[in-house]
Amino acid sequence: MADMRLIVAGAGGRMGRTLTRIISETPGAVLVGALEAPGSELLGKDAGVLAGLPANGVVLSADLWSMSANADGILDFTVPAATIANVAIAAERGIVHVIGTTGLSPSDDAVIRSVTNRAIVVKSGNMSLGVNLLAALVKRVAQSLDQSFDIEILELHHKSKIDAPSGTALMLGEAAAAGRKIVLEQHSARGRDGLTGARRAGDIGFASLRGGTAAGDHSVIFAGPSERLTLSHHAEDRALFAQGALKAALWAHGKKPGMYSMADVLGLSE
Ligand SMILES: NC(=O)C1=CN([C@@H]2O[C@H](COP(=O)(O)OP(=O)(O)OC[C@H]3O[C@@H](n4cnc5c(N)ncnc54)[C@H](OP(=O)(O)O)[C@@H]3O)[C@@H](O)[C@H]2O)C=CC1
Ligand SMILES: O=C(O)C1=N[C@H](C(=O)O)C[C@H](O)C1
Repeated sequence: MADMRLIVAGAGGRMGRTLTRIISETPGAVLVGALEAPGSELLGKDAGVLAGLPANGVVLSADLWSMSANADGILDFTVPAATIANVAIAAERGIVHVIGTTGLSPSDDAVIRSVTNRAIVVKSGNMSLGVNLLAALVKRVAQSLDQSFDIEILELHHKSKIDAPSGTALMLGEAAAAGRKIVLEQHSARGRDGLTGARRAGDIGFASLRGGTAAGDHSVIFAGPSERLTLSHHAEDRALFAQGALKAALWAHGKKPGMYSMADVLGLSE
């Protein structure tokens, strides 16, 4: 089978550069396009060189329509507005769209869902095996413990991260809510500050820390009357996410249009 031809969106970013390197190390995948924001000073630069590799001849461009004419998939770790613009083009081309971008709003999610009759989308707030297993465990524990256990989710990320809570924290919150059979939006406590009053029973709380170069730490704390259970994941290197994204793209190649999750890719779906 021919190599899967991939575009990296946000090729000048932290994840974009990592993806370029991981693609170069992965049999069965080849980089054919590198997308950057219109007006970026990186346009015209070589994606390999930006990733710390020898030049690979793929230069950064802002024209996804042209570069996707001969591509099978796009790995998208950018910003919500860019991802939403990319969704329409990926759907028009009928190619795989792996979406790692976080901070998407409910209306962004609705746009993505609206094209999944034509697009093959794999979307997850976290592409690692460990976090996806953690989500399954969180759901199971939330099912087993009653409301006398308060659920709090704590995340720590590098100082350049622009969205909070992290996509992973929200994904873990959804898993806890599913375990409790509640709707997260109706039972979510975010951004406590000042005279907040006592904790509302049944809420799922979120707290975000930012600093240094942390690739991503997440803990789900089940705080009960006289004991606490904490389930945690620590990412040591963002290559972990890039490897997961590439695995998702290779898995999705040739699948029917639809919306898939990392749990589907990893065989963890119920
Ligand atoms: N799901 C997962 O497993 C993971 C998800 N993420 C998520 O991925 C996203 C990116 O993270 P990270 O790489 O750290 O962030 P960066 O800011 O380092 O990279 C984002 C890149 O996207 C570029 N960009 C902005 N607008 C466009 C556009 N219109 N077209 C193409 N490129 C554009 C930015 O360019 P410029 O700087 O010029 O604006 C930048 O180079 C975040 O949402 C993060 O939360 C990160 C790791 C793992
Ligand atoms: O921005 C990051 O770096 C990360 N973002 C994702 C998130 O928002 O959860 C995944 C990972 O934690 C790293």
